[in-house]
Amino acid sequence: MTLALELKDLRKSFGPAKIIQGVNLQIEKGERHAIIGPNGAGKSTLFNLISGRFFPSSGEVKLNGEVISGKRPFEINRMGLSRSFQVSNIFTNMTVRENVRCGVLYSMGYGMSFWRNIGNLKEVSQKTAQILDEVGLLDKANLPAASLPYADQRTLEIAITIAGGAEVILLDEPTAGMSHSETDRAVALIEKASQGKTLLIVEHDMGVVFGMADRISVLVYGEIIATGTPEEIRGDAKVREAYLGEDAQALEGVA
Ligand SMILES: Nc1ncnc2c1ncn2[C@@H]1O[C@H](COP(=O)(O)OP(=O)(O)OP(=O)(O)O)[C@@H](O)[C@H]1O
Repeated sequence: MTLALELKDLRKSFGPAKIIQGVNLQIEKGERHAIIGPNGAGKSTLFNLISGRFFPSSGEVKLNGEVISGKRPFEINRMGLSRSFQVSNIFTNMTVRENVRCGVLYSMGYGMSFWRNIGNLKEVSQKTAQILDEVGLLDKANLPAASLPYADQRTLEIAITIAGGAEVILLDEPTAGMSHSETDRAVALIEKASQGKTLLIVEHDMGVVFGMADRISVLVYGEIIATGTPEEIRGDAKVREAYLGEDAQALEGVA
């Protein structure tokens, strides 16, 4: 088994508040893994620990076998992990094309030095156009990103995350605030774009989670109470208990 990500006894406290309390998780290369859990369970904090935004209080995170905990977000990104945010992280004053182009340039090692190696720009333009086409934003490429409707801005955020070329992708609530049809489009995009890559996704929409994930982990009060296939998770008594109420119905409702 080749592991893309490994979390070992990961812990994070803010003052006296223990938010992540000893998380162990192994995610295989190419796996689509979803993290679910009630509000405030620590899902975003876990993402922040993996992507380097927060340093763990103890424990470690490994990316492709190498310890990344303690490294800065840009270093972790260079090592092949890219994440999207709950709140869109796009450059609103640039066009849609320029936004994706930034991700492509970054993935090709140009950083923000757009003026260097002009000879390779054709490759950059082609790759940018290919991604825009894949995500269905080619016809909006020249519009300012700020002018896009909300769902398209979220799609652009996903496109930029993918454009970075990382093999391990973390998506934080990619369909939040979307209608049914927008969610369906976003899921199709994520499935297409994450082919052959490792995907870790935090998502509240149980239809999305149970339809897309190979395995699911359930985080409650900073602890993983269950990890398994969608079938195993649906039948797990502890999970059903943690999801009493509305979300339990959602668990039942998913095919
Ligand atoms: N920087 C911080 N300082 C102090 N407390 C924090 C900080 N970040 C998060 N927390 C607390 O950690 C807990 C978990 O928050 P987190 O956002 O990780 O949960 P979540 O599972 O992502 O929730 P949601 O599903 O609502 O997005 C919350 O009680 C939150 O107030």
